[in-house]
Amino acid sequence: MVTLDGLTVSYRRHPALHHISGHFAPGSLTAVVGPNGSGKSTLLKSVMGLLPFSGGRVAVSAPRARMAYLPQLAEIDRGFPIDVRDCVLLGCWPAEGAWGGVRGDRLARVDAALHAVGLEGFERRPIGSLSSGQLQRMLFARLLVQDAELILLDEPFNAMDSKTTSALLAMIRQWHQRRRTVIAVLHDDAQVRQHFPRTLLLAREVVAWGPTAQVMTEANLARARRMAEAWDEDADICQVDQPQPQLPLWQKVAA
Ligand SMILES: Nc1ncnc2c1ncn2[C@@H]1O[C@H](COP(=O)(O)OP(=O)(O)OP(=O)(O)O)[C@@H](O)[C@H]1O
Repeated sequence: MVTLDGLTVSYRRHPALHHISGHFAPGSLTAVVGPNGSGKSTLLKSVMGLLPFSGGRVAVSAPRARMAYLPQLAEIDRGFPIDVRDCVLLGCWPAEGAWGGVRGDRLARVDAALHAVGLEGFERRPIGSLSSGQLQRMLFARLLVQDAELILLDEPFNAMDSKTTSALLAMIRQWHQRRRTVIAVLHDDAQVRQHFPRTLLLAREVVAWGPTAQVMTEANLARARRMAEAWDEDADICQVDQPQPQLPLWQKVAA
């Protein structure tokens, strides 16, 4: 579904991700973990094609319209004047286009999704009036409507209470059962061990990537911490080892 081949991404030529290679298989459910600043959000943004690479490439076998990305809540503009129903309706756009009109079947899908996340009665509420947990539920409803093949989630349970977390975890399980590919950035080791069969442990480079039990060992976690602590933000600017050919920012492989 997603193949990373020597992916290197830098901010002002300091690498946030360094020579990342590996594969997220179709239908896999993977947690991306690592210390603060280890490149997890940068990885998701790179897969979505939101950042230029300084080396390597990302190949995605899903069409752009079948990819969904949930950024961290802090990156969402809650002041945007839109109500809950219209915001969830936006989930229809990637696949069906903006000019398809608001048909009854689309509204029925939106209402079903709001029901699934426990937000009936919130349809006409401005998104700025929602609590963080309600906003996250609404964003999951939008993902439900979008019905993407590849779903990227950046800290989806951050600041959520246990009831909301359980509800959202159940939705992720359903996506996994339906063979969607899910990649989620997480900080809760216990949650990762319990719910995510595969894990990518990052410290700007790959520390370990594979079945969760083999990746989340004390030795690997300690190594990731050491690598993060040893990182020098003022180190010399990175030269990507091999000169890279000019590669497209976004490269798709036929589905
Ligand atoms: N827009 C930016 N400009 C400059 N540096 C950035 C930018 N975004 C991220 N970085 C740096 O890149 C590194 C990786 O950041 P990233 O947000 O990907 O890490 P993360 O693992 O998601 O962190 P966290 O767990 O704290 O959310 C950090 O050192 C960060 O300061």
